[in-house]
Amino acid sequence: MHYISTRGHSGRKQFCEVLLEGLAQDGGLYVPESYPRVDRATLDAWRSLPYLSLAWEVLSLYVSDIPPADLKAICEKTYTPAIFGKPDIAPLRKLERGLYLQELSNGPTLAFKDMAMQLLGNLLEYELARRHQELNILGATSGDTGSAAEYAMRGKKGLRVFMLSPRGRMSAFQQAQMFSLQDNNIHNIAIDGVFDDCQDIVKRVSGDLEFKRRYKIGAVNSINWARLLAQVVYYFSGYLQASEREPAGVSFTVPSGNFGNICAGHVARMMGLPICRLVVATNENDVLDEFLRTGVYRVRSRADTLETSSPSMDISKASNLERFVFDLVGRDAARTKALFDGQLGERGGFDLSGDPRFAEAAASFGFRSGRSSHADRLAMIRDTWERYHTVIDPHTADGVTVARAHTSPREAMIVLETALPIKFAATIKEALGREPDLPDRFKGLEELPRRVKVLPPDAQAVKNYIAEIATS
Ligand SMILES: Cc1ncc(COP(=O)(O)O)c(C=O)c1O
Ligand SMILES: N[C@@H](CCOP(=O)(O)O)C(=O)O
Repeated sequence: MHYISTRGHSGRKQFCEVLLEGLAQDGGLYVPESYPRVDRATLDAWRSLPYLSLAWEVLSLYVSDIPPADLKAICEKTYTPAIFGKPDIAPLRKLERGLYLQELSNGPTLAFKDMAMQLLGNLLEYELARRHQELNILGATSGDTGSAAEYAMRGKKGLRVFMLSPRGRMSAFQQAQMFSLQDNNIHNIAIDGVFDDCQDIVKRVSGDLEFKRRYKIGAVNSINWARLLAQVVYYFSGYLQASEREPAGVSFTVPSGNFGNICAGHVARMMGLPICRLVVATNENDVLDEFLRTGVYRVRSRADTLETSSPSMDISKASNLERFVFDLVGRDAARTKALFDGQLGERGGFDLSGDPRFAEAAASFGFRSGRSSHADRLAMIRDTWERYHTVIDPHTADGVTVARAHTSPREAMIVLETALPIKFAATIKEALGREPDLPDRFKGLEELPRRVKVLPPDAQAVKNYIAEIATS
């Protein structure tokens, strides 16, 4: 399998090159040259597989430059009950007939990011050792990617992490989780701005090819294809579990910000996984909902990016939309470049409403969307507790709110659970009048000493800091 850039100018790459490179050299995102198809018989054969074997099967379709036995060993090391807290790794929890949560947040940092980041840590360690190389990972987080990456990479040989986060905009627990890490290879940088500023800096630094080469800059955000690929696996797992119980059809609702999680669902569907609908759930920062309803992609400014009670989704410029739009416009790299490099930069967005392909998008790609507000979120946390004795986090609550508007008696709807409620205790208290129980291993976390550097929203300041640490 080879990979190409959505903007058409980065050649044909192998999986491990893409893993280390992150953002493509032309500023685009890597995608497979074509999506491998999985037929019905293969799907049926995968039904009885444990998660790690399912992961190996899916990854093997995309990774041709790691020997199969090594890839299997990496999957075995990653997807263990000890790391993911449950024997079946990503189980479904039934709320009521036709409505399920897929548990993805039982890993080390209590968010779905662990599902991919634990694999990425092991893949990177393997590949860097094979090449006798080092990598400086530069990432952006609105709260969960950062801690998942840092917990997956801490202490790993050949890896350093520089993680940018929007200063003061993450929950108290998320800040404590990241900033209390004292490992020498972990560097937290709080940026005076919003998540989109952090992500722009990552792209700008990675776009300086001389700096990238000199300081060996890599990525672990979902701009890195390997992240998305690892996330594709749990759509297969969720589908296989649900279709056994409800054979008529399976849809997914996905709380969305950077469009990474739902984009993995899109990839699974393009591979032939018979997903009926992929429902995007946003919070008040509803750029994606607006785009999917109208075809108009209108990025919000820093001042118009709202601070909400589902803060990990406070994103206005969704990286992975580029991968979907590339498919939507018939894999036309020149057009994708004109939209994301040209119009997005010049006019702050683009309009596909007049494109016949957009009109067919819902039918062709299965996308639907909706938005949720603070009031909806609180009401849904309360409702889910009262009906099912289950406490859900605010992002998952956005998912359930939107899912309820899209359920159909003929289909099972799976809502992806993207974090555990303890990460957002203040909102849970507002909804239920009490904070969720704190697992023993996190007691005292918020009182630990912290290590974080504050910088302005300026790519040069970040480059200077990386250079200073990397050469010290
Ligand atoms: C808890 C939580 N829910 C939802 C999302 C949105 O996912 P994505 O950015 O992949 O769309 C994020 C951030 O990625 C998150 O941390
Ligand atoms: N919500 C994310 C933002 C980054 O998304 P990613 O999927 O590109 O890593 C976060 O929690 O950091």
